Amino acid sequence: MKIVIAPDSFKESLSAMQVAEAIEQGFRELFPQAEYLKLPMADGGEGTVESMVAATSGEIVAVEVTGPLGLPVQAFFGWMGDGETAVIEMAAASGLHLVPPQQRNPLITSSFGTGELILAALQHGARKIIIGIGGSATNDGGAGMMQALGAKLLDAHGHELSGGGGALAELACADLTHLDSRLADTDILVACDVNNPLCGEKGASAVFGPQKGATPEMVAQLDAALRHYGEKIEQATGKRVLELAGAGAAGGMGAALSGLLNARLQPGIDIVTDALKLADAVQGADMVITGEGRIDSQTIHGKTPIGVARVAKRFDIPVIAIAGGMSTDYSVVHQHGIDAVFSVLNRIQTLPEAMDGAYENVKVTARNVAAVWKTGRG
Ligand SMILES: O=C(O)[C@H](O)CO
Repeated sequence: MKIVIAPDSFKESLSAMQVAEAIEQGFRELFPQAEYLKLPMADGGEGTVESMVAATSGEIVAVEVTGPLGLPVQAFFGWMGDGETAVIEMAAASGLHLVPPQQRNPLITSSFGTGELILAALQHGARKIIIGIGGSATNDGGAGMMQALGAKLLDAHGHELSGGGGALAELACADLTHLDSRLADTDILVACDVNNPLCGEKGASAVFGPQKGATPEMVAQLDAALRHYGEKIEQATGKRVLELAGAGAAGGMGAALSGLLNARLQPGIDIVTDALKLADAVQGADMVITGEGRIDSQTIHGKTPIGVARVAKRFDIPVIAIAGGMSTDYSVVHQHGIDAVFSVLNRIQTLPEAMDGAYENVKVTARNVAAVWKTGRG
């Protein structure tokens, strides 16, 4: 029997590899002789660099950059085994985890540090950059990143915009003449963790602004500012970003990468499943187990479990998802290839208790999935 285990991380508690190990341990209690193939996955957000570097025997390069609040943070990029591709996770420089909950304010947080990571990758000799966007603390449309790369974003008085999503409302002119010239010869592929548009009720501010600290009033302000910014990008470049799927990923960073840097946006999970050759790995498997910290109606928008299920279903393989938690609207995932979902929470627990016990909870849940599977096989 062959089991492929391809989960995402459980954010803030277990890495994707730890989740995969816990699942394997639980399954092994019932099926000690089975073949287990562990493929830690990611969807363009946190964990993407780790997965891609591991898949190609590359290395991690440490870089100090400017964090979302303007303070220095220790970040990194991945240098892939092909010797010409850098993998960047914007969350390493501009991630939500870098801002304490009481200081989260997307009106002022900036993606400048992500631009500094791109500069560091260019300096390292990158000819191709894969940038995973998601898990961000920012809603600045990637304006900070553009400023780090040399763009001049000016208000009506010719003054450089200050950082943050609020300032985008003042943008009068985007001058790209001083952009780092190496960008013109660099292929940029963007792994989006979601395919949301820039603005509107499914846009960056409305859907992801609240988790970054936006109040309902701030969401409205940020949404209007991003719309203005998107219009300016369209006027300046002739590229359409307002209706583009994925432009709203990472607080609108997708819009800047596509509209201003000519990058190609792709669902992050597709880039990772391609790089890790998931389709080859699942062939001949009896079951694929995936998972994520939370499974809900958002999961179908490009998250890891759905990307994994899509590949497995090409070969008609059963797909089980193990989730840190699930919401009442989760069942839509069944229409996208996930046959059954199991929550690891087996009793009422506080959040810290659930996080502390996550490894054991995943293992116990996997053991029970294996037991049901064994009963079904007779
Ligand atoms: O960073 C964010 O805004 C979310 O992860 C969606 O991309």
